[in-house]
Amino acid sequence: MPSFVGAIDQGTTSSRFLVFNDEGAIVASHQMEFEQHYPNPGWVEHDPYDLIDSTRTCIEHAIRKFEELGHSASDIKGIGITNQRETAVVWDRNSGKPLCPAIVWSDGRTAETVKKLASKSDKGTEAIKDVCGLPLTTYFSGVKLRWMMDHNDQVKQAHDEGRLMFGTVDSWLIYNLTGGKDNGLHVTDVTNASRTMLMNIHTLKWSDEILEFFGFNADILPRIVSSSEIYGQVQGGALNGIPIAGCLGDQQAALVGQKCFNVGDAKNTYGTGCFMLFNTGDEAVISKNGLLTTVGYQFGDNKPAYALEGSIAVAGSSIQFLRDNLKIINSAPEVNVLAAAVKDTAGVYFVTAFSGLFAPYWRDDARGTICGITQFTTREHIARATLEASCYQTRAILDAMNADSGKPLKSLKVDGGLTNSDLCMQIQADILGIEVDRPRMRETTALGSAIAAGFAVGIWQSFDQLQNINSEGHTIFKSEISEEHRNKKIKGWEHAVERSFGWAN
Ligand SMILES: Nc1ncnc2c1ncn2[C@@H]1O[C@H](COP(=O)(O)OP(=O)(O)O)[C@@H](O)[C@H]1O
Ligand SMILES: O=P(O)(O)OC[C@H](O)CO
Repeated sequence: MPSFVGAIDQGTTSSRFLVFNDEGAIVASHQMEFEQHYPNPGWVEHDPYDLIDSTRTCIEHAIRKFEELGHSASDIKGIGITNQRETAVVWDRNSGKPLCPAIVWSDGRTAETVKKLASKSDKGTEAIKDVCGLPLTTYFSGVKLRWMMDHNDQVKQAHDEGRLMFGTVDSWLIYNLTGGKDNGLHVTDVTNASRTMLMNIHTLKWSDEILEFFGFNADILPRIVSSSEIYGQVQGGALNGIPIAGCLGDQQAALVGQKCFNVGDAKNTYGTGCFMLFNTGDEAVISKNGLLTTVGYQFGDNKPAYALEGSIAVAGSSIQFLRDNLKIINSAPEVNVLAAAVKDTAGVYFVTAFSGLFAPYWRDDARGTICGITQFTTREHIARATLEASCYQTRAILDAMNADSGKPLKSLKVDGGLTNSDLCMQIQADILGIEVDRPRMRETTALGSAIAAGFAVGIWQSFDQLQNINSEGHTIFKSEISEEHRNKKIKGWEHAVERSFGWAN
């Protein structure tokens, strides 16, 4: 009897449900996009109901396809959850209903909140970094929750009356899938908790000191659990009764899905944003070069693996910007046709800092900037400069990572939607000067959460058993430009980045 494991992947722009067999191959899947809300410049919101409803729809459709293949939903031994991280959701304990839209991780509205919090300490934005591993920026959930409390009376009142439930997207999904207001679980896994700023990165417990710093009561918080254990069972729908047995933030899930289990292993995932994680083992390394310290994964009672992370806010979303805002392409893959029509950008750089720049720059006052335009410039050059933007930012992060770790990477494992672009991956290898290694099966985020669930329900017992999973058919991209040419291009990028600073007011 083959064993199957399911994976919910609730990303920034789409939700998915996939069923994997015990060899890590996809047997059935369904994906759907949901609406993004941009109510003000720099703001990004999701309707919390869209997150759970699109997830449920994907489950129903994928299970139907699975059953059409002659299987039964009960052949699925467990499901894992992976999710867009940091996005903050608040709901009412009595009604189970959201109290306001979810503030999405890339939303930059909290710049003033950051300033206010930073002024409480003479360490400024580094105020609580030693405890939680993260600098104070607009990115993390704790700052978003503080903004909600300061700007929404309903949220503040619910907090003060003990009715407020706070969570990242994993918590919101698990709560609803396990019964919602009728005894739904209020939990979060340790990787998601490490993105809130509220957890002590060393003890893996909520920090009283930080809760006091932010002014939050502890009763609003979910219980922290490991990334791989049975949390509870799905109530209702096609997966009724099936254990939820794995949970990881999407970037940590990709680290697991790419089998980066050894110190020094790294991966870079190009989705809506782009995130490089470097496994540092059981040591929580605090970066000196603008990287974040995060929990990579923790399986059951085992020691956690930590990671250094370089986060880029805008990657695939810049392609959507060309499609939806500038309307110079009709679909994402078309960007490659345009970009391939020119041999270079003719000196154009596009710093895609739509809501500031994340690692390693951390400038919330930066805004999108296109430099070097001449009368010669065409939409083909802009398309190519858009692809290059993610690649230059990845280069800046790789340099920071090499400096922090002292062990320069020789090859970078990649995945995510934008890695479907061969051209983008070739440009990436050119700009990095090291090999870029792309697997054939690129749903590594979902695979990572399936692996976590599979361990908890006994499908796999050791990392060695995963060796053959997704190991065939990799494409290796190698640099085709000289070191001199590369350095010249990078200098131009750095010049353009400086020009993007100071536009937000
Ligand atoms: N062939 C392609 N060429 C370029 N970009 C692509 C291609 N296919 C998908 N993308 C980009 O990948 C992104 C989606 O990646 P995905 O990993 O699904 O993201 P997320 O998990 O954040 O929702 C989209 O922003 C889209 O622009
Ligand atoms: O939606 P993605 O795949 O770009 O991932 C979003 C990240 O989790 C944000 O930190």
